[in-house]
Amino acid sequence: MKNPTIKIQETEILSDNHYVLNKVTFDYQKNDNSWISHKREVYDRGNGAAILLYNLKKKTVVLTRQFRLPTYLNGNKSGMMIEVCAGLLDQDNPEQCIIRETEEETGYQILKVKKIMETYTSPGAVTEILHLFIGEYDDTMKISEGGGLESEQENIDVIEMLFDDAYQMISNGKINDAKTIILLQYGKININL
Ligand SMILES: Nc1nc2c(ncn2[C@@H]2O[C@H](COP(=O)(O)OP(=O)(O)O[C@H]3O[C@H](CO)[C@@H](O)[C@H](O)[C@@H]3O)[C@@H](O)[C@H]2O)c(=O)[nH]1
Ligand SMILES: [Mg+2]
Repeated sequence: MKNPTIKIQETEILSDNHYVLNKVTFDYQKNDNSWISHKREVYDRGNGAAILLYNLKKKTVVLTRQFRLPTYLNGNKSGMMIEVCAGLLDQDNPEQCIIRETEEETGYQILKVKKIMETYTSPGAVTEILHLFIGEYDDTMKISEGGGLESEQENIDVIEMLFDDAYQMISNGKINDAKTIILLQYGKININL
């Protein structure tokens, strides 16, 4: 059921060039039953999916490295980010999305994935729900270089490394992407890597 203490009054599109930035005016009923009006900017770029790709025998994971402009504009000197494979949902469901993204970005054709949780990535500002998966890969599943879609000018490096080395990179700050940290910590707790 919708929350009866919230009334959306107006949604104004501030920008809809690639994704959508809205300004939303809403009434909010406080604990003393009085109503107040709020305005909030909300960025809607759809939902996403991300996956920890791991190999139990080799005790490795497959990660990606790519330039991320927003981080470059906010303190990341090179702008390069090491992340788990991830992508935005197009028309497909989260499971189909992450299987497709895994092949496009890493070159591994995986068949089976396991959903472990959903998370809002930045609930004060962004609508996005991120669906988090884990999945096993091995060398026989590597069918292409990966690297992302030429048509979208993606330029992604594929990195295979020991799980322990990746985990260490959380402590030394070389991995500082939230979804990647969550999935590596999930791996540490739940998978024998
Ligand atoms: N032209 C244009 N292209 C854009 C714009 N913003 C993003 N793109 C392109 O849209 C594509 C999105 O690639 P995906 O692999 O589908 O998404 P992602 O960026 O990897 O998304 C993942 O990481 C995000 C950041 O952590 C997550 O927010 C997201 O849920 C997902 O996990 C990329 O080619 C990117 O360059 C834009 O403003 N203009
Ligand atoms: Mg991606």
